[in-house]
Amino acid sequence: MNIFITGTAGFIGYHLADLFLRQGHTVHGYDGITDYYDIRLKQARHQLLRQYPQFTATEALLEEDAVLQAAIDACQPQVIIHLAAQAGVRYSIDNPRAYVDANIVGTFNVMEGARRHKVQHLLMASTSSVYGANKEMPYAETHKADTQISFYAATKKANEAMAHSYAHIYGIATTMFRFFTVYGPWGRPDMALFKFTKNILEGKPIDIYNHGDMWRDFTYVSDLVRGIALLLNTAPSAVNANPSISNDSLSSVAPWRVVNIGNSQKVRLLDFVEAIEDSLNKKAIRNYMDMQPGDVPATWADASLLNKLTGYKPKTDFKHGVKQFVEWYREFYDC
Ligand SMILES: Nc1nc2c(ncn2[C@@H]2O[C@H](COP(=O)(O)OP(=O)(O)O[C@H]3O[C@H](CO)[C@@H](O)[C@H](O)[C@@H]3O)[C@@H](O)[C@H]2O)c(=O)[nH]1
Repeated sequence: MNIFITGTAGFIGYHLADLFLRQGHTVHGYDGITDYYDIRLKQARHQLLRQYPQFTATEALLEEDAVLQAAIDACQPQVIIHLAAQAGVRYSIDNPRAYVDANIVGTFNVMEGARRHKVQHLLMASTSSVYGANKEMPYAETHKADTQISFYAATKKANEAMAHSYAHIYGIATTMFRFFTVYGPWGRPDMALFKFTKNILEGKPIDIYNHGDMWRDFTYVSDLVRGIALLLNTAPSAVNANPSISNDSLSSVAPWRVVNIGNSQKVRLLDFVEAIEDSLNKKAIRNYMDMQPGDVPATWADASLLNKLTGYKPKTDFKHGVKQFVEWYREFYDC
């Protein structure tokens, strides 16, 4: 299958492209290699993917519509998976425009490419952050998600709505994923695991928000991409083909659904920090801080819809996943 993936130099896109290439698919990657974090990491990921003969890439921004459309035309994809985005909850507080450019304009451009090519399935990343101020846990796709508390989350919720309208008007089968704090080898430097590992190794303090009273459904990246690969073959149709799934988020008027991909396990931030310390065999200097604006105190996925649709359940224990990350980090940075 010809698969067009945006964000292949990014953390999740790299792992997903690698999985599809190993499965024998042809992948065209599209990535703007933005300097939101160290571009050497992004270049290194793309370099690894380039070792596969069935991988080609275009390095340009989503906002460069003519370049994007030409890349999609050349690929002739049956499927488009849109993962490129301006990510990060905290950065959106001071840089909201970056989110409008990449996540709103950029996503619109990708949707236009999907429309022109009448792709069989369009799959796009949203985030567990759209659950915002929701209190009811675990978060289920059928819960209302109307109270985003960061602009980042608001742009992702907007993407879900944009995609729903395109699915309805143009009949594009669309799956939106809500990811839950994805971590693992090749992870993002703006995320807690990366920052904590780096600082502990360098003997610098780590900032622990809300005095550590934070909970996250940490999802191991290999589990996540496995879930995506299975959903690839589970395109929603306008008619509910499987009404026995009681908690399906399938739209009543469009071939569109949203699916949580999470580990379904709530982990306390302090236990996560301890797992990093154990893997490094070194204690952290802890700087306890107040709650940060835009941050949610907890996330926890009800991932039963993913399981009903694909038979799959993410299962990697965070202690094992953290160890894998630490091993990768020490090798990559030679420390
Ligand atoms: N980044 C960061 N996080 C910290 C720090 N100190 C504590 N944390 C806490 O560590 C936890 C994990 O933070 P992140 O790894 O940054 O992940 P996140 O806030 O859950 O957001 C990630 O997951 C979302 C999906 O659930 C993504 O949408 C988002 O882009 C990001 O990848 C959160 O409770 C966060 O408040 C710090 O110095 N930096």
